[in-house]
Amino acid sequence: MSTSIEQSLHGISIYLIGMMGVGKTTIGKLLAHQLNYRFFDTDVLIERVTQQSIPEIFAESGEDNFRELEHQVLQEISVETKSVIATGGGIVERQINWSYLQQGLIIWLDVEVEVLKQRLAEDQNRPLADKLELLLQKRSSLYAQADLRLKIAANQTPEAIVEQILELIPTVIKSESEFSHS
Ligand SMILES: Nc1ncnc2c1ncn2[C@@H]1O[C@H](COP(=O)(O)OP(=O)(O)O)[C@@H](O)[C@H]1O
Ligand SMILES: O=C(O)C1=C[C@@H](OP(=O)(O)O)[C@@H](O)[C@H](O)C1
Ligand SMILES: [Mg+2]
Repeated sequence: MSTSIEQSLHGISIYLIGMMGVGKTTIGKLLAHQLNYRFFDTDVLIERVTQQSIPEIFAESGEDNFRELEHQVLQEISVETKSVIATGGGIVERQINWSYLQQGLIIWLDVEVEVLKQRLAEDQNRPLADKLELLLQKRSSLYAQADLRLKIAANQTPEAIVEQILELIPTVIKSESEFSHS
């Protein structure tokens, strides 16, 4: 179905960034399937490496340690091509991480904070979920460095969002020289 988009991507990976709860993990899986790409989630990779859940890592060794693990996992995954990578919402905070993100096409999924609050009201797995507004203030200018910003309506389904991404990808394909090579 997405053969021409696949071709125009030249195997370049796609990084989904944005606040917790916007749907990076949900949409990333569907998008990867449509593109015949592999799917990775930095949080899942961190949990696999540490054999701990994200809340356990935050509680036992703190956010700084989590950010270091996140950085290492991103560095390792950045060598992969033909992959969709759902990142954690805070990955943008470390400047060094941008040199890895920029090896792919970076898509910012953006949803109203009120929608995020509703989605995450009962969530026990996101240690920073009670600081959404503060985090958004701190991060919006960072998310804005993405190649593509997708404003998602409150009632837009994951499938519809994927369709929209597939339509927009050809408009933002970078030329070979624009990708950073580390
Ligand atoms: N478009 C959507 N509409 C409704 N609920 C969604 C949508 N996208 C994600 N969700 C739900 O919101 C929650 C957070 O989604 P998730 O994919 O884990 O986000 P992220 O990885 O960005 O934190 C999950 O319960 C998921 O089912
Ligand atoms: O925004 C953040 O700082 C975080 C987002 C989470 O991932 P999601 O964005 O997938 O929820 C996870 O990495 C951790 O709880 C911290
Ligand atoms: Mg996620």
